[in-house]
Amino acid sequence: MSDSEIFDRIAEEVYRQGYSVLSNALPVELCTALADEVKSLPVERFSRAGIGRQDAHIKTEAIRRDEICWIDNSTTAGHAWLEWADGLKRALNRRLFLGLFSFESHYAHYQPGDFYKVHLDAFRGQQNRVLTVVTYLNSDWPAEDGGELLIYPEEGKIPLLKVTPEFGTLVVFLSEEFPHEVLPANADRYSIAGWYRINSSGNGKVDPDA
Ligand SMILES: O=C(O)CCC(=O)C(=O)O
Ligand SMILES: [Fe+2]
Repeated sequence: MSDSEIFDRIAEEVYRQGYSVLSNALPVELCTALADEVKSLPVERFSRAGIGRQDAHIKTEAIRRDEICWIDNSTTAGHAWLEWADGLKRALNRRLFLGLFSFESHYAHYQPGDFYKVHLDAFRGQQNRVLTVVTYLNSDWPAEDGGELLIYPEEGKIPLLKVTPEFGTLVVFLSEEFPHEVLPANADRYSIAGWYRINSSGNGKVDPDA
């Protein structure tokens, strides 16, 4: 499938059900470049991820254990990824009128034993993160390595979906609507998590991306 066919399919599924999961969605060369980059970054580029501004370190540790590194345009792989994400944004805005404005994303590394307990990526009314995008950079991920992403309905304890963090798989969902979690990984698990935001300037604050 071409990028534009992939973008169309994601738009159609997000419109119909609020989420989309596609294997081999990311072009192989792009996914390979990102996988090479994330594995070659020096460890000091990664930092323990947080869960919102004022949360105590101890509480964060109980909720998530991954380490992250924000992606920017300064590397070839980062630039290519941001271009691809921009193409997806334009397609989604054209078809769904979501008004997506800016995009932020980071690499994440889950070491064996790391997890991310059930959470939402955005809270209603805050109008910040609208759409979550996750992609995986692990070639050959056997079932025994765990680390699956579980996506739950807005209310309810039975997952709608269980996603294996396999190379090239892309997951997109409405950030405010789907609680989700990452089960403990039994091997090094590399991914990218990103969020499209709407322009939240107004209410006296200047949006940094405006
Ligand atoms: O890596 C994943 O499968 C999901 C990560 C996630 O939920 C997040 O970073 O907010
Ligand atoms: Fe999340």
